[in-house]
Amino acid sequence: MTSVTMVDGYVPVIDLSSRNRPQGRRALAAAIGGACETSGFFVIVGHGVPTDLVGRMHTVTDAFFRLPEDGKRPVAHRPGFSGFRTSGGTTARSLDQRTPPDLCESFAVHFTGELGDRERAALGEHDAPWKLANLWPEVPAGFKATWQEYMAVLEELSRDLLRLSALALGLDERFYDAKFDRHVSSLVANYYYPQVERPLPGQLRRGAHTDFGGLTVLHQQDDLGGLQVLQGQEWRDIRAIPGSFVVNIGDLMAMWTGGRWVSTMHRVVNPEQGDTSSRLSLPFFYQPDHDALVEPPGAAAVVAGDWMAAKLRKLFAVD
Ligand SMILES: O=C(O)CCC(=O)C(=O)O
Ligand SMILES: [Fe+2]
Repeated sequence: MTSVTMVDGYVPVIDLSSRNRPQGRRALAAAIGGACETSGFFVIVGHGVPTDLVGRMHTVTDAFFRLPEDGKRPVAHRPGFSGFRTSGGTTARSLDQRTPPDLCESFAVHFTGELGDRERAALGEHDAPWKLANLWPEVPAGFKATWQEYMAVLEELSRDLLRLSALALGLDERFYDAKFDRHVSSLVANYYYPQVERPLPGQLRRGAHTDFGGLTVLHQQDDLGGLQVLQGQEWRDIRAIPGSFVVNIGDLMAMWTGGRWVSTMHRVVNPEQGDTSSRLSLPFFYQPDHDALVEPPGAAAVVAGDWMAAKLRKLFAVD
């Protein structure tokens, strides 16, 4: 058997470089299945995403967040549009908890955000983020082209990760293809700005939450820790291995497997007091078609868009 798991454990490191060989795919599916039954988290290397593209993504995105406030205002989130937010609210809100806002700015675009107004309006009856139009900053130059190049590469990688997931679950390898052929995925940048003031009690860079959708493929800035995943009662660091991505499944995917796979709580903790470094992370949220029917074994079917919209309403609820 081809060896694909480089580091075993709660969050294993899996080398995807054999993903184009049949024997390699079977071994990879087994490794992914094992991780998703245990923590729902794994780290990937050997994924084929060009290092240079990831570097350019970080450069343009970091430059955007470092603009003065009025430089970011033209793309500020407003009715009908996604874009820049000074705080994504409190992630913990999605769990019905009330804590101070996350110490984070964000910028988001959706795959569907490039469609025409009428096509977007037809994406279900919900007031949901995939119905918003994208806004793109003009500064720094090359921002939109770089993001679009990255989105296309991450889309291909995520599709393949779901094919390996289907194999792991004993399904036809293409089972999820038809459920994601008009996917409503988003690419988000989280900018955890320098902490010059002491956070309030209970205030984190990103509060504890589970991701709600299909699959998350996250790039975190090298060498800067902060991301933690819950194991039992203990928070475990997920260190940023250079050149790696962190992959985890969301609640919808866990439900889809009838609970065989798990969606696990994670958070981003504050740096030590006096450490004023910023941190950038780029989660790609791979989400099914808004009208995909999710039929968990032994449970009632749900429409993916209904389910995701309900969760998002909580996340962005205003007091
Ligand atoms: O910044 C990170 O490392 C994690 C962010 C996260 O969990 C999210 O955006 O859902
Ligand atoms: Fe998350």
